[in-house]
Amino acid sequence: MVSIDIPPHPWWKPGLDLHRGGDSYAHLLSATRGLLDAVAGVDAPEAVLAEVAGEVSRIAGRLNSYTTSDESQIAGTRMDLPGRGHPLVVPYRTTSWTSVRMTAEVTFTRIHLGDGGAVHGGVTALLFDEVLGRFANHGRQPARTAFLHVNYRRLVPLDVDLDILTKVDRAEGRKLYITAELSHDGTVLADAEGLFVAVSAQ
Ligand SMILES: CCCCCCCCCCCCCCCC(=O)SCCNC(=O)CCNC(=O)[C@H](O)C(C)(C)COP(=O)(O)OP(=O)(O)OC[C@H]1O[C@@H](n2cnc3c(N)ncnc32)[C@H](O)[C@@H]1OP(=O)(O)O
Repeated sequence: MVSIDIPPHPWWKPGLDLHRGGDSYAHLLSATRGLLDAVAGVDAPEAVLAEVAGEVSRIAGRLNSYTTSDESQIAGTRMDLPGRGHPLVVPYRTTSWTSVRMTAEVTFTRIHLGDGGAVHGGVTALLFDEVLGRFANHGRQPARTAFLHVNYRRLVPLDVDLDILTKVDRAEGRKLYITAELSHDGTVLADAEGLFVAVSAQ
């Protein structure tokens, strides 16, 4: 159960049903992430790859007939699902949230592998931009990332539950400085500082 003391509905989609797609979308997302992991790790005979490619293309074509505008797509708006329910976003799970502090958990999988058995550095940066940006945009004015500084302290492992701690460091007018740490068993693997500048709602 997520402990939350700010309005759970983000400013940018007032009135939007945040559970569109129901459990079926959650299953589709989970299956899609599973497919990406499978593709990232595969070494199969060409005939098998060709057959699967045909099946995946057929499935994509079926979904493409339901493509909608970015205003009404489900991806990115399912706050109840890991990674806001977006297939590109790293599937972190928020565990607590106040106006100044947010905690979350994340488990990287095969699709996130860079080299040497560790998570790709760009994926770590994506996670930080997402987590800091989401935190910066909920219960506050809309804000965009002006800069994101990431320190890679240790290799980040796959298939291990990791902790994320995000905090507001300071606010200066429209500028909000937010920090985050990614850790395992109390050891910081990477940390980040981001500047988010408040802008007018579009
Ligand atoms: C609209 C919101 C969408 C959100 C959607 C819904 C969110 C739902 C959850 C989403 C979770 C994922 C969220 C991901 C968040 C992104 O990834 S956002 C995408 C990546 N970022 C961008 O594309 C931003 C592109 N840049 C810009 O739009 C503009 O440069 C900015 C950042 C808004 C600033 O422009 P501006 O408003 O004209 O500000 P400006 O007057 O130039 O500067 C204001 C102050 O900031 C300082 N500043 C500006 N840039 C910098 C910098 N790089 N370094 C240092 N200081 C700087 C200035 O020096 C100035 O300081 P003061 O003089 O006031 O002391």
